[in-house]
Amino acid sequence: MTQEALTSSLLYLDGVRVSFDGFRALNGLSLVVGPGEMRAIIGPNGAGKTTMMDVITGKTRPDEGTVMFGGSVDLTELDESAIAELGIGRKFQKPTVFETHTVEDNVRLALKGERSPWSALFGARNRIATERILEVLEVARLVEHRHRLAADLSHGQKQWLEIAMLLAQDPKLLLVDEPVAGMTDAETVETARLLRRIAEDHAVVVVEHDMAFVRDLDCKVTVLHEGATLAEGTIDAVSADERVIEVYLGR
Ligand SMILES: Nc1ncnc2c1ncn2[C@@H]1O[C@H](COP(=O)(O)OP(=O)(O)OP(=O)(O)O)[C@@H](O)[C@H]1O
Repeated sequence: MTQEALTSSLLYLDGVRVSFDGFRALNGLSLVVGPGEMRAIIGPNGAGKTTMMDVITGKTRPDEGTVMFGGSVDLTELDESAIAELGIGRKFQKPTVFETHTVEDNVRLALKGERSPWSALFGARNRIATERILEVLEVARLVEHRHRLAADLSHGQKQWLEIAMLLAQDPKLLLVDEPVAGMTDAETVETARLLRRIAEDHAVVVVEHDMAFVRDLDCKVTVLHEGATLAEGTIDAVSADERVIEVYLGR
């Protein structure tokens, strides 16, 4: 890839290889995501999607390849907490909210995290923090649920709460792993709306198997297969690609 592709990128992976006991989970993966872009990542089981997220967040070190953030920060030299502090937030598949706390307090706890630029505002300027909490709950359509215990939310609402918690920290890049697994159709539609809204002012990378949902995200799609990019383009273009049909979509 070119120097220009690197300098204009928010996230830049090139030639990334990861092996587990001789098995190549990532085999020369290249991926470029621009600032503020939303990207969907699809591909069959074992294609390397989770491993890719692990490499970006510093959980897994690549054996080879380039992983850059903001055009100049080498993510392979940083640990997980340093990468989170740079503004890379990750939403795992299962919701991990604090069940015994209210919805509002969950977001408050996320704001209090070390990484949050808002943490310094606590105490003296609590009001600003409260405004910020309401703002992200508004985006997640959870304002009217803010006094409920997180334990009492539906599965979909818990997922949205966790996304709101990440959003509170205002990440530059949000990585979201299979957000609609286990959701109702209505919740799935609502999740696409939420992510499109977030992508108005954040870069978002979404790994997902649900093709109707991916279509609804209305963004560029990257298809992974055997640890590398197989195809990239609009949902219509990749859905019509013979190789994608062969390995993923089926005939
Ligand atoms: N820690 C590990 N040790 C050994 N093998 C691993 C490890 N992590 C992943 N793998 C293997 O690497 C391959 C890629 O896995 P990965 O989880 O990244 O795929 P995926 O695209 O996320 O799949 P899925 O859609 O099932 O989540 C798989 O064959 C998996 O078994």
